[in-house]
Amino acid sequence: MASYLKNWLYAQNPNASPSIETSPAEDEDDTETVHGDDDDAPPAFPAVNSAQRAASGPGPVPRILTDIELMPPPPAPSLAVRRPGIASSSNFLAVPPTASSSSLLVPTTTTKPPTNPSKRAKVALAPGHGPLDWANLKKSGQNLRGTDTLLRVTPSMLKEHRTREDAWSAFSGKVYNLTHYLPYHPGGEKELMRVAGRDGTKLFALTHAWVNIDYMLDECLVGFMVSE
Ligand code: HEM
Repeated sequence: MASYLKNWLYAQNPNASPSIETSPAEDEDDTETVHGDDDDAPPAFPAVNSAQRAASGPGPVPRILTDIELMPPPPAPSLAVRRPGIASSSNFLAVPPTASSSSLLVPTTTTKPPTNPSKRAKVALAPGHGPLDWANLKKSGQNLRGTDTLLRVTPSMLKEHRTREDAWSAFSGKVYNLTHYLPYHPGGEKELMRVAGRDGTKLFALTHAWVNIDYMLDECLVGFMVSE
C-alpha cells in the first residue's frame, strides 16, 4: 500500500521525490493484513519525510499575550435597551428608548381592549343544541331536507318556505332547509330567520364568511336555484 501511495504522490514531479526510507518488509508487504500492536498507533502527521515537515523548521515559540494586549471583552448586554417582542436585530436599540417606550411595558398591541364585545351577537343555545349535537343529528340518518330528491327551486317556490316550521334559504345558488338547524345556530334563530324564503348569500358573507355552510348544512340541501 505504501509503495502505491509513494508512486502516486511523486508521479507528477519525480525530481521532487525525497528519498523515503522504508523498511524492506513494508515495501514488499503490499497487502492489508493485521500487523499486531503497532496498528493502533496513529500515523505521523505531517508525514515524517513530508515537505511540510521540512519547511516548518524549529521556529520561535509563540508568546502568550498579556491581559492588556488582549482585545477587550464586548459590553455586557443590558436589559434596559431591549424592546419586548420577538427577538430580532431591530429589537436591540443602539440608543436607550424614551420613557414612553420603556422596555418593561407590555407591547402596545396587547394593551388594546378587544373590539366592542357587546357587538358579538352569539346567543346562548338551549342545552343539547351545541355544535356537537348538530353533528350528531346530521349523522343520525334523519331526513333533514324535508324532500326525497334534490329540486330545482325557483324564486317564487323559495318564497313559500319562510316560516319557522318550514324555512328555506338560498346561499350561492344552493337551497337549504334551515328548519332543523334554527335552534343550533350560534347567532340565534331570529337572525337566521331574516333570510328565510329568500337569498341569504350576501347577509351570510357579511356576517361570517369563514363559516363552511356547505359542510354544516350538507344534510339539509334541498336543491339548486333556477330562474322562473
Ligand atoms: C344557514 C347558514 C348559516 C350557518 C350554517 C351559520 C352558522 C353560524 C356559525 C357556525 C356561527 C358561529 C361562528 C363563530 O363562532 O365564529 C354563527 C354565528 C352567527 N351567525 Fe350564522 N349561520 C348562518 C346564517 C346566518 C345568517 C343568514 C345570519 C344573519 C342574518 C347569521 C348571523 C349570525 C350571527 C349574528 C352570529 C354571531 C356572530 C358572532 O359570533 O359574532 N347567520 N353562524
